[in-house]
Amino acid sequence: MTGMTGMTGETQRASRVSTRDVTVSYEGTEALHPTTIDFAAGEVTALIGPSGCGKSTFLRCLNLMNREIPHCRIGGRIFYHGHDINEPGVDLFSLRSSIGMVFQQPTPFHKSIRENILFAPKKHGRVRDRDEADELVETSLREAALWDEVKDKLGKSAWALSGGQQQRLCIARTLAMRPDVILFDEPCSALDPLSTMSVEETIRQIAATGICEAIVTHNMEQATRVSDRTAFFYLGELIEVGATRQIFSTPSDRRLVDYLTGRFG
Ligand SMILES: Nc1ncnc2c1ncn2[C@@H]1O[C@H](COP(=O)(O)OP(=O)(O)OP(=O)(O)O)[C@@H](O)[C@H]1O
Repeated sequence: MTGMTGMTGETQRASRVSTRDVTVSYEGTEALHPTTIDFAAGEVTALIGPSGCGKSTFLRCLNLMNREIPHCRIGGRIFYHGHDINEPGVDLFSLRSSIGMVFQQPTPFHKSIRENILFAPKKHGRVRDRDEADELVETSLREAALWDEVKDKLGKSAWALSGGQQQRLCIARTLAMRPDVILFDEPCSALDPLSTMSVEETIRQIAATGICEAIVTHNMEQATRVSDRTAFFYLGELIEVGATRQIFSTPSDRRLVDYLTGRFG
């Protein structure tokens, strides 16, 4: 990747993504205070905390999505494979194919299921012929646990799928770019419980392949079901991070205890 500063140091080498004192300001007001955290391969990290605490703001830093927002400034260092991506000259097109993102509302294109999967790989020149395209479509849909449901209607509109299927299609579309990090911003908040369950299972299966994942969620049960690690944010500050089991069974910080016991939400 172009224009990235190399970084030595054990933690950065072991982590797929690391942040060091990352801050985000909107129009000069700091919404995210210095945040330092590591994300490892094959792990799911849940980002939790009350509304407006900066979870999505932080998540969007990890593939520099905030750069699209006018008057938004990202400070600090964000290491991806040990290279600082938070500097000018980084190729965002290429970065976002390696660090994919899945949003709250399923956002399939108004195209067929097959074309949804192939859209970005074609744009990046990664599909050479029909056989490669067929294989990529099948593999991506299988990895997102959607193949069996759609294999006989790949030419049909993605908009004809259920909400849960659309979200898994969006995950498949992301996987088609062969990312090694996927960011999920409340991916189940628009889904019913059964669809939620299948998306959660998909997230776990993806982690088992070695992909590093981070998920913003308001749903505490979801955090305990899908994540290995949990990070708690409050008023723009990362308060506590640790193994999910430990965070939910023996939280240290009083604000986290109050949040988990429903004193505020
Ligand atoms: N585009 C923006 N312009 C200005 N301020 C913003 C913008 N996006 C977020 N903020 C502010 O940054 C702070 C953190 O917001 P953010 O959406 O990251 O929180 P959150 O924890 O994800 O909230 P929620 O759970 O409600 O989605 C809030 O004060 C919010 O108003």
